[in-house]
Amino acid sequence: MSDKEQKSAYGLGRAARLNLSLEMLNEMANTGRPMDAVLSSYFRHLQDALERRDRRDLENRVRSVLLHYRRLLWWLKKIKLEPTMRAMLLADMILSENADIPQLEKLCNGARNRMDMLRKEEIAALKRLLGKEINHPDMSDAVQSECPDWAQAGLKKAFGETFTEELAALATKSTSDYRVNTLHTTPEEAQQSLASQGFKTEPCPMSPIGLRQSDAGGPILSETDAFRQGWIEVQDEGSQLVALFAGAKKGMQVVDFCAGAGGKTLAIAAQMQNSGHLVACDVHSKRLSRAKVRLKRAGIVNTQRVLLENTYDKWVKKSRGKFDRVLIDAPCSGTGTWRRNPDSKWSKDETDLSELVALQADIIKSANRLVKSGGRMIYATCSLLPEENEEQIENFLKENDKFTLVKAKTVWEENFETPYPCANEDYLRLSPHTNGCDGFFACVLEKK
Ligand SMILES: C[S@@+](CC[C@H](N)C(=O)[O-])C[C@H]1O[C@@H](n2cnc3c(N)ncnc32)[C@H](O)[C@@H]1O
Repeated sequence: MSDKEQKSAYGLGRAARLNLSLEMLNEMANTGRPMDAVLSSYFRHLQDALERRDRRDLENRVRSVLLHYRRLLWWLKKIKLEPTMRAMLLADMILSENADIPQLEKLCNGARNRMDMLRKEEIAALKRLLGKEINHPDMSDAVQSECPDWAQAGLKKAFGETFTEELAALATKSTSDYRVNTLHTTPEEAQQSLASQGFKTEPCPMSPIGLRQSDAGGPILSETDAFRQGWIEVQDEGSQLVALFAGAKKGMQVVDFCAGAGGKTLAIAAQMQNSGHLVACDVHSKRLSRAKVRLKRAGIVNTQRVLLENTYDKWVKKSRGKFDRVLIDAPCSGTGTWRRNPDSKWSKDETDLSELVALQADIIKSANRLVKSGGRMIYATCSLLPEENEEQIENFLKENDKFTLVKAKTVWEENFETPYPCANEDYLRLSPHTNGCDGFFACVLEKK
């Protein structure tokens, strides 16, 4: 279909939205592209044709299938329907929204921009789902909690008795959080400015520089003055806390070793009040380029970007022992961000996990050289798996007696006024169930 045809074709009625959701799900399944990338490319492409409610409905529908993925597979096996994205979408409409067969037949009528008509055998199988709920008592723990096999042992180890509650929280919708750029304004002023344009927020419970959207109505963020002026950035509260936990201060020498598009770099630069020297490194040039744009928009001038050729790039050797703080926000399996990226559960496997664990160990081994005597290395991930977190650190400490672990509780009390939010005093472990933000791990090692 041409762009023009597509744009004029979607009104967007319910049937067209359903068909579009299926296209997106199929694209994810066929290309392995993450949900947010597929959604944003469709939204960009169909810009004029989509209203806000269309976007919201499309996102909710795609997300719903991904959040119920393992249970839908279980049901499709039970009713002997081939596990295609089409079958999952239809089954989800019955199990999660109580849709009935006549409704589905109306939506899938084979017309232009509609899903193909229901086949006889599809109708017979789908009828068996009527009146059922998405959960079934015969489902195993892993199915019930939507936990992929590759992460199950690790998460059980991490959560123990609260595994079910933690996994349930990881399968809910995430909050929309924003970090206030304290170089330009205060949280109170940013909140007022947003509210004056109908964008309602409340202070985040833990981050002193965070605002949480309290009402989905109101204008789109990018249309608010606060966003246009660089007063606020989209950033989950957990991610803000990790950046502040690094404890960078005015005048320090700091490295953000896995800076990506600069989410934490921006927060750290503001924390340093634009003074001292902050180096944002990454091996991914496009991400660092995005960081450049964001740094400029936020009015940050103390930051240099360094594109690394690889983990052991010669810049690291040249810069050894120069930095007060080295943040490693390591590439990880992202189990803590499943609320935002439910597709990442199903696009990874054991091999990906072991490759990530090896890469993290290498990054720690290289980046620790940057820390000066008395300086600190902060290791963080947005994963909740012990093999990517505590076990990495324990292995590193066994071989490096120059570093000691500083209790996370102590570091928290140095940097925050709110009470320490975790049960474990050595390692900061945040999770949606316990803390209401994305799942993060962070700890601090000090060089003797
Ligand atoms: C968790 S993401 C960083 C997110 C970023 N800190 C933020 O807050 O927006 C991990 C980053 O590590 C980068 N990375 C992967 N391998 C690396 C390596 N060997 N050395 C440095 N960075 C690496 C990835 O390109 C990715 O941008």
